[in-house]
Amino acid sequence: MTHAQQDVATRLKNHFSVRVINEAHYMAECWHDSQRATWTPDTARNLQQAAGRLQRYAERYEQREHQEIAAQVLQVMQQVASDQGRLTTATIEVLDLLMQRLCEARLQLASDQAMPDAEQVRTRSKPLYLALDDRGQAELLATQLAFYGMQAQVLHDAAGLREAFGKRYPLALIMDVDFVAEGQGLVLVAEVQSRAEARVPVVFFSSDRADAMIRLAAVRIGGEAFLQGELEAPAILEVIETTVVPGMREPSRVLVVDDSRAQSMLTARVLNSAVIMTRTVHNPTLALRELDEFNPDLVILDMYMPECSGPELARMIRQCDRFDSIPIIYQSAEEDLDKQLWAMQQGADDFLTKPVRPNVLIATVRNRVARARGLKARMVRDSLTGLYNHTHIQQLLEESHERARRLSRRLSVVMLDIDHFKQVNDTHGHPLGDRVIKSLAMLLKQRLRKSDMIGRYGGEEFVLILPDADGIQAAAVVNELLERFRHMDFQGVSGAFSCSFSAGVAECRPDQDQPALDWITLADQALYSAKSRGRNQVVIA
Ligand SMILES: Nc1nc2c(ncn2[C@@H]2O[C@H](COP(=O)(O)OP(=O)(O)OP(=O)(O)O)[C@@H](O)[C@H]2O)c(=O)[nH]1
Repeated sequence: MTHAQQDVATRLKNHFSVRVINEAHYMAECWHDSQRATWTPDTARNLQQAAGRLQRYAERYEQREHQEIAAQVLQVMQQVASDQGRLTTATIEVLDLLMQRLCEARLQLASDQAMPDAEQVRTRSKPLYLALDDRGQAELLATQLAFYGMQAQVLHDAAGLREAFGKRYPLALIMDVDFVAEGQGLVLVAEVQSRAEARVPVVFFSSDRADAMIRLAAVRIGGEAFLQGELEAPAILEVIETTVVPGMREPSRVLVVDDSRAQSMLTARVLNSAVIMTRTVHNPTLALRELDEFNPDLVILDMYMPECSGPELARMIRQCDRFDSIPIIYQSAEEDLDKQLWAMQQGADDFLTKPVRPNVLIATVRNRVARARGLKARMVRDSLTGLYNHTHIQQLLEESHERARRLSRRLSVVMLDIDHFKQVNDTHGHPLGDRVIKSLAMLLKQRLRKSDMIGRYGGEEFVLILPDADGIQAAAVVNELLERFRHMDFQGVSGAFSCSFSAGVAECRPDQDQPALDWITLADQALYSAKSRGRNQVVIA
Protein backbone atom coordinates (compact mmCIF):
# COMPACT_ATOMS: atom_id res chain seq x y z
CA MET A 1 0.00 0.00 0.00
CA THR A 2 1.29 3.46 -0.86
CA HIS A 3 1.50 6.18 1.75
CA ALA A 4 -1.54 7.93 0.31
CA GLN A 5 -3.60 4.72 0.31
CA GLN A 6 -2.56 4.02 3.88
CA ASP A 7 -3.60 7.50 4.84
CA VAL A 8 -7.04 7.06 3.29
CA ALA A 9 -7.46 3.65 4.97
CA THR A 10 -6.53 5.14 8.33
CA ARG A 11 -8.98 7.99 7.93
CA LEU A 12 -11.76 5.64 6.88
CA LYS A 13 -11.12 3.39 9.81
CA ASN A 14 -11.21 6.35 12.18
CA HIS A 15 -14.40 7.59 10.59
CA PHE A 16 -16.18 4.27 11.03
CA SER A 17 -14.88 3.72 14.56
CA VAL A 18 -17.17 6.55 15.62
CA ARG A 19 -20.06 4.16 14.96
CA VAL A 20 -18.85 2.18 17.93
CA ILE A 21 -19.50 5.24 20.08
CA ASN A 22 -23.04 5.51 18.71
CA GLU A 23 -23.73 1.90 19.59
CA ALA A 24 -22.19 2.43 23.02
CA HIS A 25 -24.55 5.32 23.50
CA TYR A 26 -27.55 3.43 22.53
CA MET A 27 -26.71 0.69 25.00
CA ALA A 28 -26.08 3.18 27.85
CA GLU A 29 -29.38 4.89 27.05
CA CYS A 30 -31.26 1.57 27.19
CA TRP A 31 -29.80 1.05 30.64
CA HIS A 32 -30.60 4.52 31.92
CA ASP A 33 -34.12 4.41 30.52
CA SER A 34 -34.74 1.14 32.35
CA GLN A 35 -34.16 2.92 35.65
CA ARG A 36 -37.25 5.00 35.12
CA ALA A 37 -39.49 2.08 34.27
CA THR A 38 -39.96 -1.44 35.49
CA TRP A 39 -37.59 -4.12 34.24
CA THR A 40 -39.44 -6.26 31.70
CA PRO A 41 -38.43 -9.02 29.24
CA ASP A 42 -38.49 -6.30 26.54
CA THR A 43 -35.99 -4.16 28.42
CA ALA A 44 -33.73 -7.18 28.83
CA ARG A 45 -34.02 -8.05 25.13
CA ASN A 46 -33.22 -4.48 24.04
CA LEU A 47 -30.16 -4.30 26.25
CA GLN A 48 -28.95 -7.68 25.08
CA GLN A 49 -29.38 -6.76 21.42
CA ALA A 50 -27.62 -3.44 21.95
CA ALA A 51 -24.69 -5.22 23.62
CA GLY A 52 -24.55 -7.72 20.78
CA ARG A 53 -24.39 -4.94 18.19
CA LEU A 54 -21.77 -3.05 20.14
CA GLN A 55 -19.66 -6.19 20.40
CA ARG A 56 -19.83 -6.79 16.64
CA TYR A 57 -18.99 -3.20 15.71
CA ALA A 58 -16.23 -3.00 18.27
CA GLU A 59 -14.70 -6.20 16.96
CA ARG A 60 -14.91 -5.03 13.36
CA TYR A 61 -13.32 -1.66 14.11
CA GLU A 62 -10.80 -3.08 16.58
CA GLN A 63 -12.02 -1.25 19.67
CA ARG A 64 -10.87 -3.71 22.27
CA GLU A 65 -12.12 -1.95 25.38
CA HIS A 66 -15.63 -1.49 23.99
CA GLN A 67 -15.63 -5.10 22.80
CA GLU A 68 -14.66 -6.35 26.23
CA ILE A 69 -17.32 -4.27 27.98
CA ALA A 70 -20.01 -5.48 25.55
CA ALA A 71 -18.94 -9.09 26.09
CA GLN A 72 -19.23 -8.62 29.86
CA VAL A 73 -22.70 -7.06 29.52
CA LEU A 74 -23.74 -10.08 27.46
CA GLN A 75 -22.41 -12.38 30.18
CA VAL A 76 -24.39 -10.56 32.87
CA MET A 77 -27.48 -10.73 30.68
CA GLN A 78 -27.03 -14.48 30.39
CA GLN A 79 -26.93 -14.69 34.14
CA VAL A 80 -30.10 -12.57 34.33
CA ALA A 81 -31.79 -14.92 31.86
CA SER A 82 -30.82 -17.96 33.92
CA ASP A 83 -32.34 -16.19 36.93
CA GLN A 84 -35.73 -16.13 35.19
CA GLY A 85 -35.06 -12.68 33.80
CA ARG A 86 -34.80 -11.16 37.27
CA LEU A 87 -32.35 -8.47 38.26
CA THR A 88 -30.51 -8.69 41.56
CA THR A 89 -28.53 -6.02 43.38
CA ALA A 90 -25.32 -7.74 42.23
CA THR A 91 -26.33 -7.71 38.56
CA ILE A 92 -27.54 -4.09 38.78
CA GLU A 93 -24.21 -3.13 40.33
CA VAL A 94 -22.12 -4.90 37.69
CA LEU A 95 -24.20 -3.51 34.83
CA ASP A 96 -23.94 0.00 36.22
CA LEU A 97 -20.16 -0.27 36.62
CA LEU A 98 -19.88 -1.52 33.05
CA MET A 99 -21.97 1.43 31.80
CA GLN A 100 -19.75 3.83 33.73
CA ARG A 101 -16.65 2.22 32.20
CA LEU A 102 -18.28 2.54 28.81
CA CYS A 103 -18.78 6.28 29.29
CA GLU A 104 -15.09 6.66 30.05
CA ALA A 105 -13.80 4.28 27.38
CA ARG A 106 -11.72 6.03 24.76
CA LEU A 107 -11.85 5.21 21.13
CA GLN A 108 -8.50 3.91 19.87
CA LEU A 109 -7.87 5.50 16.53
CA ALA A 110 -5.76 3.98 13.78
CA SER A 111 -3.00 6.51 14.30
CA ASP A 112 -2.89 5.18 17.87
CA GLN A 113 -4.02 8.48 19.25
CA ALA A 114 -7.00 8.72 21.49
CA MET A 115 -9.85 10.89 20.32
CA PRO A 116 -9.80 14.39 21.80
CA ASP A 117 -11.89 14.57 24.95
CA ALA A 118 -14.37 17.08 23.59
CA GLU A 119 -15.26 14.63 20.85
CA GLN A 120 -15.91 11.89 23.37
CA VAL A 121 -18.00 14.20 25.46
CA ARG A 122 -20.03 15.44 22.55
CA THR A 123 -21.10 11.98 21.59
CA ARG A 124 -21.64 10.80 25.13
CA SER A 125 -25.31 11.26 25.85
CA LYS A 126 -28.63 12.65 24.73
CA PRO A 127 -28.46 16.33 23.79
CA LEU A 128 -30.10 19.21 25.53
CA TYR A 129 -32.19 21.37 23.18
CA LEU A 130 -31.86 25.11 23.62
CA ALA A 131 -34.67 27.26 22.17
CA LEU A 132 -33.93 30.84 23.17
CA ASP A 133 -35.14 34.05 21.62
CA ASP A 134 -31.60 35.42 21.80
CA ARG A 135 -29.73 33.12 19.43
CA GLY A 136 -26.30 34.53 20.27
CA GLN A 137 -26.88 33.77 23.91
CA ALA A 138 -27.99 30.24 23.04
CA GLU A 139 -24.80 29.62 21.02
CA LEU A 140 -22.66 30.91 23.87
CA LEU A 141 -24.48 28.71 26.38
CA ALA A 142 -24.05 25.67 24.15
CA THR A 143 -20.28 26.25 24.11
CA GLN A 144 -20.19 26.69 27.88
CA LEU A 145 -22.28 23.57 28.46
CA ALA A 146 -19.90 21.58 26.29
CA PHE A 147 -17.15 22.47 28.77
CA TYR A 148 -19.23 20.74 31.43
CA GLY A 149 -19.60 17.65 29.27
CA MET A 150 -23.14 18.37 28.18
CA GLN A 151 -24.03 18.42 24.53
CA ALA A 152 -26.48 21.21 23.71
CA GLN A 153 -28.12 21.84 20.35
CA VAL A 154 -29.39 25.30 19.52
CA LEU A 155 -32.81 25.43 17.83
CA HIS A 156 -33.42 28.45 15.64
CA ASP A 157 -37.12 28.42 14.84
CA ALA A 158 -40.30 26.34 15.00
CA ALA A 159 -39.34 24.28 11.94
CA GLY A 160 -35.92 23.53 13.44
CA LEU A 161 -37.58 22.46 16.67
CA ARG A 162 -39.99 20.09 14.90
CA GLU A 163 -37.16 18.65 12.83
CA ALA A 164 -34.97 18.06 15.89
CA PHE A 165 -37.81 16.32 17.74
CA GLY A 166 -38.49 14.24 14.63
CA LYS A 167 -34.94 12.93 14.75
CA ARG A 168 -34.27 12.50 18.44
CA TYR A 169 -35.82 13.21 21.81
CA PRO A 170 -33.59 15.31 24.03
CA LEU A 171 -32.50 14.91 27.62
CA ALA A 172 -34.52 18.09 28.18
CA LEU A 173 -35.67 21.20 26.36
CA ILE A 174 -34.79 24.67 27.61
CA MET A 175 -37.54 26.85 26.18
CA ASP A 176 -37.82 30.63 26.21
CA VAL A 177 -41.51 31.46 26.75
CA ASP A 178 -41.10 34.09 24.02
CA PHE A 179 -39.17 31.89 21.56
CA VAL A 180 -39.72 33.28 18.02
CA ALA A 181 -42.68 35.44 19.12
CA GLU A 182 -44.40 36.50 22.36
CA GLY A 183 -45.80 33.47 24.17
CA GLN A 184 -44.91 31.19 21.25
CA GLY A 185 -42.59 29.02 23.37
CA LEU A 186 -45.59 27.86 25.39
CA VAL A 187 -47.54 27.04 22.23
CA LEU A 188 -44.68 25.02 20.74
CA VAL A 189 -44.15 23.03 23.92
CA ALA A 190 -47.85 22.18 24.05
CA GLU A 191 -47.53 20.86 20.50
CA VAL A 192 -44.41 18.81 21.29
CA GLN A 193 -45.98 17.31 24.42
CA SER A 194 -49.15 16.34 22.59
CA ARG A 195 -47.15 14.39 20.00
CA ALA A 196 -44.59 12.78 22.33
CA GLU A 197 -45.12 9.26 23.65
CA ALA A 198 -43.63 10.15 27.02
CA ARG A 199 -43.57 13.60 28.56
CA VAL A 200 -40.56 15.64 27.48
CA PRO A 201 -38.75 17.33 30.38
CA VAL A 202 -39.04 21.07 29.74
CA VAL A 203 -37.43 23.96 31.60
CA PHE A 204 -38.99 27.31 30.77
CA PHE A 205 -37.05 30.51 30.75
CA SER A 206 -37.92 34.17 30.62
CA SER A 207 -35.53 37.05 30.99
CA ASP A 208 -38.23 39.43 32.17
CA ARG A 209 -41.69 37.82 32.37
CA ALA A 210 -42.57 35.44 35.17
CA ASP A 211 -45.99 36.42 36.44
CA ALA A 212 -48.35 33.85 37.88
CA MET A 213 -50.33 33.37 34.66
CA ILE A 214 -47.23 32.53 32.62
CA ARG A 215 -45.99 30.20 35.33
CA LEU A 216 -49.37 28.52 35.48
CA ALA A 217 -49.40 28.01 31.71
CA ALA A 218 -45.88 26.56 31.94
CA VAL A 219 -46.86 24.13 34.71
CA ARG A 220 -49.96 23.03 32.78
CA ILE A 221 -47.90 21.91 29.82
CA GLY A 222 -45.43 20.01 31.94
CA GLY A 223 -42.77 22.61 32.75
CA GLU A 224 -40.44 21.03 35.31
CA ALA A 225 -38.79 24.30 36.27
CA PHE A 226 -38.88 28.00 35.50
CA LEU A 227 -35.66 30.00 35.20
CA GLN A 228 -35.63 33.75 35.28
CA GLY A 229 -33.16 36.57 34.73
CA GLU A 230 -29.72 35.83 33.34
CA LEU A 231 -29.29 32.29 32.03
CA GLU A 232 -25.93 30.72 32.90
CA ALA A 233 -24.51 27.26 32.26
CA PRO A 234 -24.12 26.26 35.95
CA ALA A 235 -27.75 27.23 36.63
CA ILE A 236 -28.93 25.06 33.73
CA LEU A 237 -26.82 22.14 34.92
CA GLU A 238 -28.16 22.52 38.42
CA VAL A 239 -31.76 22.55 37.31
CA ILE A 240 -31.20 19.49 35.09
CA GLU A 241 -29.49 17.66 37.91
CA THR A 242 -31.92 18.60 40.63
CA THR A 243 -35.29 18.85 38.97
CA VAL A 244 -35.40 17.33 35.54
CA VAL A 245 -33.42 14.12 35.86
CA PRO A 246 -32.31 13.89 39.47
CA GLY A 247 -29.93 11.03 39.95
CA MET A 248 -30.88 9.56 36.63
CA ARG A 249 -27.38 8.33 35.99
CA GLU A 250 -27.02 6.00 38.95
CA PRO A 251 -29.39 3.35 40.24
CA SER A 252 -30.94 4.20 43.61
CA ARG A 253 -29.64 2.41 46.70
CA VAL A 254 -31.94 1.32 49.49
CA LEU A 255 -30.97 -0.13 52.87
CA VAL A 256 -33.63 -2.52 54.19
CA VAL A 257 -33.55 -3.10 57.95
CA ASP A 258 -35.86 -5.95 58.90
CA ASP A 259 -35.37 -8.93 61.19
CA SER A 260 -37.62 -11.07 59.00
CA ARG A 261 -35.65 -12.71 56.22
CA ALA A 262 -38.76 -13.48 54.19
CA GLN A 263 -40.02 -9.89 54.34
CA SER A 264 -36.66 -8.33 53.48
CA MET A 265 -36.20 -10.72 50.56
CA LEU A 266 -39.59 -9.76 49.23
CA THR A 267 -38.83 -6.04 49.55
CA ALA A 268 -35.47 -6.51 47.83
CA ARG A 269 -37.06 -8.46 45.00
CA VAL A 270 -39.70 -5.80 44.37
CA LEU A 271 -37.11 -3.00 44.39
CA ASN A 272 -34.62 -4.91 42.23
CA SER A 273 -37.36 -5.33 39.64
CA ALA A 274 -37.37 -1.54 39.35
CA VAL A 275 -33.54 -1.44 38.92
CA ILE A 276 -33.08 -0.27 42.51
CA MET A 277 -30.14 -1.70 44.44
CA THR A 278 -30.73 -3.00 47.95
CA ARG A 279 -28.77 -4.17 50.93
CA THR A 280 -30.43 -5.99 53.81
CA VAL A 281 -29.58 -5.87 57.50
CA HIS A 282 -31.36 -8.24 59.88
CA ASN A 283 -29.73 -6.91 63.03
CA PRO A 284 -30.57 -3.19 63.40
CA THR A 285 -27.52 -2.50 65.54
CA LEU A 286 -25.41 -3.10 62.42
CA ALA A 287 -27.39 -0.58 60.38
CA LEU A 288 -25.17 2.44 61.13
CA ARG A 289 -22.13 0.61 59.81
CA GLU A 290 -24.03 -0.35 56.66
CA LEU A 291 -25.12 3.25 56.19
CA ASP A 292 -21.46 4.22 56.02
CA GLU A 293 -20.47 1.31 53.82
CA PHE A 294 -23.39 1.11 51.40
CA ASN A 295 -24.15 4.83 51.29
CA PRO A 296 -27.88 4.38 50.60
CA ASP A 297 -30.25 7.01 49.21
CA LEU A 298 -33.06 5.81 51.48
CA VAL A 299 -33.68 3.49 54.45
CA ILE A 300 -36.67 1.18 54.91
CA LEU A 301 -37.25 0.18 58.53
CA ASP A 302 -39.34 -2.46 60.17
CA MET A 303 -40.99 -1.10 63.32
CA TYR A 304 -40.61 -4.01 65.72
CA MET A 305 -37.28 -5.77 65.94
CA PRO A 306 -35.76 -7.57 68.94
CA GLU A 307 -32.38 -5.82 69.46
CA CYS A 308 -33.50 -2.28 68.73
CA SER A 309 -36.84 -0.98 67.47
CA GLY A 310 -37.33 0.92 64.21
CA PRO A 311 -38.09 4.24 65.96
CA GLU A 312 -34.98 3.86 68.14
CA LEU A 313 -32.88 3.25 65.05
CA ALA A 314 -34.49 6.24 63.28
CA ARG A 315 -33.41 8.46 66.19
CA MET A 316 -29.88 7.04 66.13
CA ILE A 317 -29.64 7.72 62.40
CA ARG A 318 -30.88 11.30 62.79
CA GLN A 319 -28.34 11.95 65.53
CA CYS A 320 -25.53 11.53 62.97
CA ASP A 321 -25.17 14.76 60.99
CA ARG A 322 -24.06 12.98 57.84
CA PHE A 323 -27.28 10.96 57.66
CA ASP A 324 -29.52 13.87 58.49
CA SER A 325 -31.13 14.12 55.07
CA ILE A 326 -31.56 10.43 54.19
CA PRO A 327 -35.29 9.63 53.84
CA ILE A 328 -36.51 6.94 56.25
CA ILE A 329 -39.67 4.95 55.56
CA TYR A 330 -41.32 2.44 57.89
CA GLN A 331 -42.78 -0.66 56.41
CA SER A 332 -44.82 -2.34 59.11
CA ALA A 333 -48.04 -4.17 59.88
CA GLU A 334 -48.76 -1.67 62.69
CA GLU A 335 -52.18 -0.20 61.97
CA ASP A 336 -52.65 1.95 65.07
CA LEU A 337 -52.48 5.52 63.77
CA ASP A 338 -51.22 6.97 67.06
CA LYS A 339 -48.33 4.53 67.12
CA GLN A 340 -47.57 5.27 63.48
CA LEU A 341 -47.51 9.02 64.17
CA TRP A 342 -45.28 8.58 67.19
CA ALA A 343 -42.90 6.44 65.16
CA MET A 344 -42.79 9.10 62.44
CA GLN A 345 -41.91 11.75 65.01
CA GLN A 346 -38.71 9.88 65.78
CA GLY A 347 -37.24 11.14 62.52
CA ALA A 348 -38.94 9.22 59.73
CA ASP A 349 -40.62 10.52 56.58
CA ASP A 350 -43.30 8.04 55.66
CA PHE A 351 -45.21 5.00 56.87
CA LEU A 352 -46.31 2.17 54.59
CA THR A 353 -48.71 -0.31 56.16
CA LYS A 354 -48.20 -3.94 55.17
CA PRO A 355 -49.12 -5.52 52.89
CA VAL A 356 -47.68 -2.85 50.57
CA ARG A 357 -48.50 -3.08 46.88
CA PRO A 358 -45.27 -3.37 44.84
CA ASN A 359 -46.06 -0.35 42.66
CA VAL A 360 -46.74 1.76 45.77
CA LEU A 361 -43.43 0.73 47.30
CA ILE A 362 -41.54 1.44 44.06
CA ALA A 363 -43.24 4.81 43.50
CA THR A 364 -42.70 5.88 47.11
CA VAL A 365 -39.02 4.98 47.00
CA ARG A 366 -38.47 6.60 43.60
CA ASN A 367 -40.17 9.86 44.56
CA ARG A 368 -38.37 10.15 47.88
CA VAL A 369 -34.99 9.32 46.35
CA ALA A 370 -35.48 11.78 43.48
CA ARG A 371 -36.41 14.56 45.88
CA ALA A 372 -33.58 13.75 48.29
CA ARG A 373 -31.02 13.56 45.49
CA GLY A 374 -32.29 16.83 44.07
CA LEU A 375 -32.02 18.61 47.41
CA LYS A 376 -28.63 17.08 48.10
CA ALA A 377 -27.29 18.14 44.70
CA ARG A 378 -28.38 21.68 45.52
CA MET A 379 -26.91 21.58 49.01
CA VAL A 380 -23.51 20.35 47.94
CA ARG A 381 -22.86 22.75 45.05
CA ASP A 382 -21.27 26.15 45.01
CA SER A 383 -23.63 28.55 43.29
CA LEU A 384 -21.05 30.56 41.33
CA THR A 385 -19.24 27.66 39.69
CA GLY A 386 -21.47 24.62 40.07
CA LEU A 387 -18.51 22.79 41.66
CA TYR A 388 -18.76 21.01 45.04
CA ASN A 389 -18.69 23.34 48.00
CA HIS A 390 -16.20 23.40 50.87
CA THR A 391 -18.06 21.03 53.20
CA HIS A 392 -18.93 18.53 50.53
CA ILE A 393 -15.46 18.24 49.03
CA GLN A 394 -14.15 17.53 52.54
CA GLN A 395 -16.76 14.81 52.93
CA LEU A 396 -15.87 13.38 49.53
CA LEU A 397 -12.22 13.29 50.54
CA GLU A 398 -13.08 11.31 53.65
CA GLU A 399 -15.12 8.84 51.59
CA SER A 400 -12.47 8.54 48.85
CA HIS A 401 -9.78 8.09 51.47
CA GLU A 402 -11.73 5.27 53.09
CA ARG A 403 -12.34 3.61 49.69
CA ALA A 404 -8.66 3.93 48.71
CA ARG A 405 -7.66 2.37 52.03
CA ARG A 406 -10.09 -0.53 51.62
CA LEU A 407 -9.09 -1.26 48.03
CA SER A 408 -5.38 -0.37 48.45
CA ARG A 409 -5.65 2.24 45.68
CA ARG A 410 -3.72 5.44 45.14
CA LEU A 411 -5.21 8.85 45.82
CA SER A 412 -3.94 12.40 45.45
CA VAL A 413 -5.24 15.73 46.72
CA VAL A 414 -4.48 19.08 45.11
CA MET A 415 -4.91 22.60 46.49
CA LEU A 416 -4.98 25.22 43.79
CA ASP A 417 -5.12 29.02 44.10
CA ILE A 418 -5.27 31.73 41.43
CA ASP A 419 -2.24 34.03 41.59
CA HIS A 420 -2.56 37.72 42.44
CA PHE A 421 -6.30 37.49 42.25
CA LYS A 422 -6.82 40.58 44.38
CA GLN A 423 -5.10 42.53 41.61
CA VAL A 424 -7.55 41.11 39.03
CA ASN A 425 -10.49 42.32 41.10
CA ASP A 426 -8.89 45.67 41.84
CA THR A 427 -7.95 46.34 38.21
CA HIS A 428 -10.87 44.85 36.30
CA GLY A 429 -13.70 44.73 38.81
CA HIS A 430 -15.40 41.98 40.77
CA PRO A 431 -17.67 40.72 37.93
CA LEU A 432 -14.67 40.01 35.73
CA GLY A 433 -12.96 38.37 38.71
CA ASP A 434 -16.00 36.09 38.94
CA ARG A 435 -15.65 35.28 35.26
CA VAL A 436 -12.02 34.22 35.79
CA ILE A 437 -13.11 31.93 38.64
CA LYS A 438 -15.87 30.42 36.49
CA SER A 439 -13.54 29.91 33.55
CA LEU A 440 -11.06 28.03 35.69
CA ALA A 441 -13.92 25.94 37.08
CA MET A 442 -15.00 25.05 33.54
CA LEU A 443 -11.46 24.20 32.52
CA LEU A 444 -11.15 21.84 35.49
CA LYS A 445 -14.47 20.20 34.67
CA GLN A 446 -13.55 19.81 31.07
CA ARG A 447 -10.07 18.38 31.49
CA LEU A 448 -10.41 16.12 34.52
CA ARG A 449 -11.84 12.61 34.52
CA LYS A 450 -15.39 11.87 35.53
CA SER A 451 -14.14 10.02 38.58
CA ASP A 452 -12.12 13.04 39.76
CA MET A 453 -13.78 15.40 42.22
CA ILE A 454 -13.52 19.18 42.07
CA GLY A 455 -14.46 21.60 44.81
CA ARG A 456 -14.37 25.35 45.31
CA TYR A 457 -12.73 25.57 48.70
CA GLY A 458 -12.76 29.33 49.17
CA GLY A 459 -12.89 32.50 47.02
CA GLU A 460 -10.23 31.68 44.40
CA GLU A 461 -9.10 28.42 45.93
CA PHE A 462 -9.97 24.94 44.62
CA VAL A 463 -9.47 21.38 45.85
CA LEU A 464 -9.12 18.42 43.50
CA ILE A 465 -9.38 14.79 44.55
CA LEU A 466 -7.77 12.45 42.04
CA PRO A 467 -8.38 8.75 42.67
CA ASP A 468 -5.92 6.25 41.21
CA ALA A 469 -3.24 8.90 40.71
CA ASP A 470 0.07 9.13 42.56
CA GLY A 471 1.71 12.47 43.33
CA ILE A 472 3.74 12.56 40.13
CA GLN A 473 0.78 11.71 37.90
CA ALA A 474 -1.39 14.28 39.71
CA ALA A 475 1.28 16.96 39.31
CA ALA A 476 1.52 16.19 35.58
CA VAL A 477 -2.23 16.66 35.18
CA VAL A 478 -2.17 19.92 37.15
CA ASN A 479 0.80 21.21 35.16
CA GLU A 480 -1.14 20.61 31.96
CA LEU A 481 -4.09 22.51 33.44
CA LEU A 482 -1.78 25.36 34.43
CA GLU A 483 -0.40 25.52 30.90
CA ARG A 484 -3.92 25.81 29.49
CA PHE A 485 -5.10 28.30 32.09
CA ARG A 486 -2.10 30.57 31.40
CA HIS A 487 -3.13 30.70 27.76
CA MET A 488 -6.71 31.78 28.40
CA ASP A 489 -7.29 35.40 27.49
CA PHE A 490 -9.70 37.62 29.40
CA GLN A 491 -10.94 40.96 28.12
CA GLY A 492 -10.22 43.55 30.81
CA VAL A 493 -10.81 47.28 31.04
CA SER A 494 -7.46 48.06 29.46
CA GLY A 495 -7.15 45.17 27.03
CA ALA A 496 -6.61 41.43 27.26
CA PHE A 497 -4.92 39.85 30.25
CA SER A 498 -4.20 36.34 31.47
CA CYS A 499 -3.78 34.65 34.85
CA SER A 500 -1.88 31.78 36.39
CA PHE A 501 -2.33 29.62 39.46
CA SER A 502 -0.16 27.88 42.02
CA ALA A 503 -0.86 24.38 43.26
CA GLY A 504 0.26 21.96 45.95
CA VAL A 505 -0.09 18.20 45.49
CA ALA A 506 -0.21 15.63 48.28
CA GLU A 507 -0.24 11.92 47.59
CA CYS A 508 -2.37 10.34 50.31
CA ARG A 509 -1.13 7.27 52.09
CA PRO A 510 -4.42 5.75 53.11
CA ASP A 511 -2.59 2.86 54.82
CA GLN A 512 -1.15 5.33 57.33
CA ASP A 513 -3.48 5.92 60.20
CA GLN A 514 -3.98 9.63 59.53
CA PRO A 515 -7.20 11.63 59.22
CA ALA A 516 -8.12 12.28 55.59
CA LEU A 517 -8.24 16.05 56.10
CA ASP A 518 -4.54 16.07 57.04
CA TRP A 519 -3.79 15.54 53.34
CA ILE A 520 -5.51 18.83 52.55
CA THR A 521 -3.26 20.53 55.10
CA LEU A 522 -0.24 18.91 53.46
CA ALA A 523 -1.37 19.99 49.98
CA ASP A 524 -1.93 23.49 51.40
CA GLN A 525 1.62 23.59 52.71
CA ALA A 526 2.89 22.59 49.25
CA LEU A 527 0.71 25.34 47.76
CA TYR A 528 2.32 27.80 50.15
CA SER A 529 5.77 26.68 48.92
CA ALA A 530 4.62 27.15 45.31
CA LYS A 531 3.50 30.70 46.14
CA SER A 532 6.72 31.55 47.93
CA ARG A 533 8.84 30.11 45.11
CA GLY A 534 7.35 32.67 42.75
CA ARG A 535 3.81 31.31 41.98
CA ASN A 536 2.73 29.96 38.58
CA GLN A 537 3.92 26.45 39.46
CA VAL A 538 3.04 23.09 40.97
CA VAL A 539 4.81 21.68 44.04
CA ILE A 540 4.56 18.11 45.35
CA ALA A 541 4.51 17.78 49.15
N1 LIG B 1 -14.37 38.26 42.09
C1 LIG B 1 -14.31 37.53 43.19
N2 LIG B 1 -13.31 37.74 44.07
C2 LIG B 1 -13.23 36.98 45.17
C3 LIG B 1 -14.20 35.98 45.45
N3 LIG B 1 -13.86 35.40 46.62
C4 LIG B 1 -12.73 36.00 47.06
N4 LIG B 1 -12.33 36.96 46.19
C5 LIG B 1 -11.20 37.88 46.28
O1 LIG B 1 -9.99 37.16 46.03
C6 LIG B 1 -8.89 37.92 46.55
C7 LIG B 1 -7.87 36.97 47.13
O2 LIG B 1 -6.76 37.73 47.46
P1 LIG B 1 -5.54 37.23 48.31
O3 LIG B 1 -5.95 36.13 49.23
O4 LIG B 1 -4.89 38.42 48.94
O5 LIG B 1 -4.56 36.56 47.32
P2 LIG B 1 -4.05 36.94 45.85
O6 LIG B 1 -4.21 38.36 45.50
O7 LIG B 1 -4.65 35.94 44.93
O8 LIG B 1 -2.51 36.65 45.99
P3 LIG B 1 -1.75 35.26 46.03
O9 LIG B 1 -2.72 34.18 46.38
O10 LIG B 1 -0.72 35.43 47.10
O11 LIG B 1 -1.16 35.05 44.69
C8 LIG B 1 -9.52 38.88 47.56
O12 LIG B 1 -9.40 40.19 47.05
C9 LIG B 1 -10.97 38.47 47.64
O13 LIG B 1 -11.84 39.58 47.83
C10 LIG B 1 -15.26 35.81 44.52
O14 LIG B 1 -16.16 34.97 44.67
N5 LIG B 1 -15.27 36.60 43.41
